[in-house]
Amino acid sequence: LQNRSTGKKSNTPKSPPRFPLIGNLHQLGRHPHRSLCSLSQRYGPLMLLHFGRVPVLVVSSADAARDVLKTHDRVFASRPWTKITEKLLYNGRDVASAPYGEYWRQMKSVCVVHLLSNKMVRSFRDVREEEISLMIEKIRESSSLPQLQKTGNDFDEFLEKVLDDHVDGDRDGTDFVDVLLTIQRDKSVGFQLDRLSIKAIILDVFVGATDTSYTLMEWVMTELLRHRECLNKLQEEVRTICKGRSSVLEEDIQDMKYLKAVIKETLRLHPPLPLMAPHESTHDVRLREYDIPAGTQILISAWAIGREALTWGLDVEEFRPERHLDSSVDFRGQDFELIPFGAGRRICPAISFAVVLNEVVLATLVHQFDWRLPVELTEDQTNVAESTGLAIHRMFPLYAIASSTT
Ligand code: HEM
Repeated sequence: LQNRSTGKKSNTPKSPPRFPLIGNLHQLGRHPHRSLCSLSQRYGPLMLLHFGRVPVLVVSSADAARDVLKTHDRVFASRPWTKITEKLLYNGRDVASAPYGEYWRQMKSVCVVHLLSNKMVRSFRDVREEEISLMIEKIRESSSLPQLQKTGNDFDEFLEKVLDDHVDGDRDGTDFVDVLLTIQRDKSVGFQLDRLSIKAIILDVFVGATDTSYTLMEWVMTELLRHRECLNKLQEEVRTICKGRSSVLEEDIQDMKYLKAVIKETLRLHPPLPLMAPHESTHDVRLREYDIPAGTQILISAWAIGREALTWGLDVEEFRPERHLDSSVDFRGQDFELIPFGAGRRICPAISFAVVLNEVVLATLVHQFDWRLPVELTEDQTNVAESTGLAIHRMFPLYAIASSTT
């Protein structure tokens, strides 16, 4: 590789040997976050791979992530263009896959200011409470055979119907779609928000909110059922704070220190998006001593960073929520040791929304029910094999028995 402006030989990060045409693709295996973490132990926290002909920079330490997402954030803030962006994500009209630039900035501000600000998160409390009580009813009804299911949909048809229902329907209350339609009608953001952009944002919210939160809850419950002492401690905290009441209130949560630690520890060990979403560099840049050309894809491994022994100690693989009780390290993008939501310009705009939702759901689940594994599966409880894909679920769904305490 030659530096285009100086003509000198470029200094690139270390790379594992690669094949012609496929590059390093054969080294990804079924679980790329694991394979890349092992490779990075050999080739370093900034490692250059090739997926076919595309150069891919893999970032596997908190320090290197800080260099990418803070020092050079602007250069690395774009997204690669893929067939998925084109065919499924309305040609990059959603926030998550839009290339860095004015359109992305406008859409992200709609999310941050109008949909997911602290004020909006608070205002959706009624919707959350209603959904949580529906969930509890469902678990209660099916407590003899609990099962988590996922459904597939023809998204565009579905989103068209959602929009029509919101335009024509006679509904109570305000939700995300109403907020977007109001912005469209009032032109209150200073630019035109068309139907396609609205559908693209709803799609982001829908995918962003369901898959990640469901994954997080599944891993939290898995770890708690594998570590009964943590489940007991959590249940004691929640039941003491909500003493005498049949439900958990959102204001109870701020006193639930152990609950927060349990969620943090799960996000450390099982970030729902272990390699986040790929970034792409828009300019040539010097990153540490390396020359990184424009058009390089960047994979930042929240998974490897959560397992750095230098930060987390020798028991990195252990689920131990207590490690967070006296620590100020948080996941809001300031501490690069824990970045399950990313950091910098592309950070997840829904951290507050996701955290409140998951905290209340978890507190309610352990407040209302006692949990155990079915006898025949008790032996199998250590089977925490992971699925493949961008979001990493359990390969085998979690079956757990809930017994109501009320
Ligand atoms: C536990 C829950 C969640 C986790 C762990 C999570 C994690 C992430 C991560 C790692 C990214 C990519 C950051 C980057 O590329 O640097 C991201 C982006 C994003 N997330 Fe989340 N997320 C969660 C929940 C949500 C929810 C509930 C929503 C919507 C309501 C949402 C909407 C988005 C959007 C729109 C982006 C794209 C931001 C951009 O490209 O500028 N996420 N999220």
